[in-house]
Amino acid sequence: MSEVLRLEDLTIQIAGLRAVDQLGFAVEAGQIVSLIGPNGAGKTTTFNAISGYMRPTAGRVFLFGEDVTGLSPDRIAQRGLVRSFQRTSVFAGCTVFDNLLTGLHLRGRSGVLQALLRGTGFRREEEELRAQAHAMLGFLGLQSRADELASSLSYGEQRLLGVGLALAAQPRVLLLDEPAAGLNPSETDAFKEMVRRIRDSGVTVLLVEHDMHMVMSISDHIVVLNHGKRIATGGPKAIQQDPEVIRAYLGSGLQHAQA
Ligand SMILES: Nc1ncnc2c1ncn2[C@@H]1O[C@H](COP(=O)(O)OP(=O)(O)OP(=O)(O)O)[C@@H](O)[C@H]1O
Repeated sequence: MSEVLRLEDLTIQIAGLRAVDQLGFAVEAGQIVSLIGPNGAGKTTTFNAISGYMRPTAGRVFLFGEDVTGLSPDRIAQRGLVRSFQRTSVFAGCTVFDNLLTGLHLRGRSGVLQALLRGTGFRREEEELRAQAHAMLGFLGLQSRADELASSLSYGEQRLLGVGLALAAQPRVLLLDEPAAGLNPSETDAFKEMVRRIRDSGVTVLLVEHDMHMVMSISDHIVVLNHGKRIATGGPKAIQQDPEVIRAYLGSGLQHAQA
């Protein structure tokens, strides 16, 4: 197995607090890896540092073996790592199809000049992107909503679309920050299936999530944080039996996670 991401001694100090404290872990290609821990454990801050939204105080982030510490989100996305945010980030006034098409255009090769000149290259690319947007609608299960405004989608559908926009950048590694927050049980199931399909399509997924049922059922590997430090790492079974994890985080939620 090859390694796609590695954190070494990552430390992030915010206003005198060590939000992330000498954190290290590696992510293997083709896996779903979850980062879990109590509120304030440092999960989102870790995501911010990996994706370039926050510069670490110390430590390093390696993506496909290359040191990407401190690079901008754009440059990190160019190297294949893209994140979705806790809040939905779709273009509310556009249709679902146009949202995806716009996302794909941002990745497309044709520049403004070519678009204005409407050259053959542009038309060919436009057709290709429209076909890709249709394929993506199918992947997301949103075909029947293609012509609806994004603002008229249910909350769960908007989150699916948000992930679609992140996928439009054709990442090799996708970071999902609390994708199941606010979803009802059937939306959560649909989301889980989609995350598995994303993994099976060859994209490595790093997930921050509080829904332990979801985490335990889809993760290949789990990293547990508490007070910015890694307190455990392993497969779902080992994590659910780890005394320190139970004490710090799972506690009474464990029975629910195993249900
Ligand atoms: N911009 C900020 N200013 C001040 N403190 C911050 C800031 N961002 C994060 N923190 C602090 O850093 C610590 C880690 O926060 P972080 O959001 O990374 O935790 P989390 O594990 O993602 O929590 P949650 O599960 O609640 O989303 C917390 O103590 C938080 O209060």
